[in-house]
Amino acid sequence: KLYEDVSDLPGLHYDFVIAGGGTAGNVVANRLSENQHVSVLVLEAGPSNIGVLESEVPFLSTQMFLDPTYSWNYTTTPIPGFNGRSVLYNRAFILGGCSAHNGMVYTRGAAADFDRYAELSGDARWSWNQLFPYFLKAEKWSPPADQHDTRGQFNPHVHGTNGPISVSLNGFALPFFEGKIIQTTKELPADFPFNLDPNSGNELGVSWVQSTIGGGERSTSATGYFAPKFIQRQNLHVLLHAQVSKLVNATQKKGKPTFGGVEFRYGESFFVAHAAKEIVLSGGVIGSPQILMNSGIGAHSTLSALGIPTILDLPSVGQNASDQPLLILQWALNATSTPTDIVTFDSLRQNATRFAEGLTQWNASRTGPFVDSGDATHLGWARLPRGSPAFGVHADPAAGPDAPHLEFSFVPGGQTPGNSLSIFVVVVSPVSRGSVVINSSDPFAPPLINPGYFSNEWDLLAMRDGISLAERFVSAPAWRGFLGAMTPNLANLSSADLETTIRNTAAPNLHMVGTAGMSARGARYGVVDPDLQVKGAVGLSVIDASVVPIVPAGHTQAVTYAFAERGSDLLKQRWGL
Ligand SMILES: Cc1cc2nc3c(=O)[nH]c(=O)nc-3n(C[C@H](O)[C@H](O)[C@H](O)COP(=O)(O)OP(=O)(O)OC[C@H]3O[C@@H](n4cnc5c(N)ncnc54)[C@H](O)[C@@H]3O)c2cc1C
Repeated sequence: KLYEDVSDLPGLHYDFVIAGGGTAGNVVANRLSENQHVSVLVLEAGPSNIGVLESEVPFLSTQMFLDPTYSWNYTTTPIPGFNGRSVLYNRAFILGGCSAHNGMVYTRGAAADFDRYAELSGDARWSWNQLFPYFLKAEKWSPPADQHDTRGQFNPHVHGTNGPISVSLNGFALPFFEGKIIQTTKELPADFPFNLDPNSGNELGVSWVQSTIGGGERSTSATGYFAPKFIQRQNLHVLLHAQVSKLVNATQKKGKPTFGGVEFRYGESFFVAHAAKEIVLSGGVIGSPQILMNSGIGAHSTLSALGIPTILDLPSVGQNASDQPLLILQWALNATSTPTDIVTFDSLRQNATRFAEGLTQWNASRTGPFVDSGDATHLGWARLPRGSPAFGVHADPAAGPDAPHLEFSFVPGGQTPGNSLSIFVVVVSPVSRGSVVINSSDPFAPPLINPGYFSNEWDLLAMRDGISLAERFVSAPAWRGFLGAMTPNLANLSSADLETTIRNTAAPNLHMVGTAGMSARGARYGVVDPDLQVKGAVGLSVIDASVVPIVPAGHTQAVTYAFAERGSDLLKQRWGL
């Protein structure tokens, strides 16, 4: 049941208390409460997702993630690799977490990413083959909103059909634009081969985009894992507007710290929720390390400087933040929309009447252009050229020889008047690392977020290669005669000026992981063991994107769902449920 008011909550004693009702937290709450003898409380700081139109309508996703009402409104520290710029670092403040405001792109990463997690953690159960069933468990492959023939656009054998999260291909056709992308794969097959399905473990090539959308609506951990048939469970309670400050009532069990309660603020008052079995932190890459540090779990030097007594000296808490830098390249498109072939989504975004018509159509029938995010129609994944200067400054950071270094999102639309093609170039296998560290004893003060972009030269050199590859893509005959001015205009820039442009215009890809990273049992670094329990503590787990040790060569929500599904099974096994 969903509770808006703490005074309606029947009590504060549960078997499991989950801090954060986001992408991962709701999975864990659902799976644990499958057993009716187990009681579960979720504490979510944000409001309900129900009736939030910006979240439901895929095309409004940009509005949604820029809406300060549903955001923690974090800003990074000045990032040296971004020429000292501080930038917005979005994290969702709503039930469903980032799954309720993200770009909905559904990618799993390369098989080698997971085999590397297995190696790092010393636990083969995190390998691609063994995690694969959990991707399927979370997923419900669904027809696109326009019911078009999807043969040749994905591989049904690598998708799940019974999970709570809908995944589908785009449901509004852009024949001109999509045709040119596919034509490019035929004209430049060496660099950009067509790949039937990038979620098979082999991402390389260009594929049709898959998104967490079903029936024309965004699918989230809240709409899926807390669908009416689940949220009505008597043993599942979700309290909204409840911000966790820290873990309290620390005692020792078998010589290790354990916590009797989770302190949270509701309005101006503080409460403590008690977990008889286990506390699970699912506050995400910023929230989870923050709660750990507030509770005295972190680097002793950081904690003591803030006057927080150290309960567990774990220097890796908040470190090892791994995220991808993004650069947007844009070209004007010399093509005009017809009533049956809209060239790009610009014609909707730049025309209030057509925009309103699109929303009306979505409201009436869940069809039309608003059923898609309005971002990529296709994604491309590539490796750097073998002779890239990047390999001169650092060993190949990709997880394996078939794992990509770069992602290209081919987006029908841009930021300037008229139709545009945008290519989002992303370095998906960065070497750079950053951190999320508290700098106040006030548990609600925003932490210092430093994603560390371009702190290693490799990432910058990779971005240069990415730009060259994007320029190669649009050099295909398919685009001849259709392309106008490029923004930013990189033509004839000196090497130094190109570097300045990259540093001045790159942005966060918002795929941070690793701030409560998993490592092998007994390792001298890391925050959680391969069973996702906090090292050196008893009765405390972290289950969310922060435990993923290195950012996968992909987007992170599918990985978060799979880790949360597997994490739920680990909890069930531990407690014999
Ligand atoms: C704008 C944006 C776009 C993105 N686009 C994509 C995309 O297209 N595809 C993709 O795969 N990935 C995308 N991502 C990344 C992906 O969504 C995240 O990696 C993933 O959803 C993280 O899940 P999580 O469970 O770790 O954290 P979250 O989903 O952030 O959940 C954390 C939850 O905990 C709550 N919380 C935090 N602190 C506290 C506290 N102290 N007390 C109580 N509650 C708390 C938060 O409000 C939130 O609900 C995007 C991310 C963003 C921000």
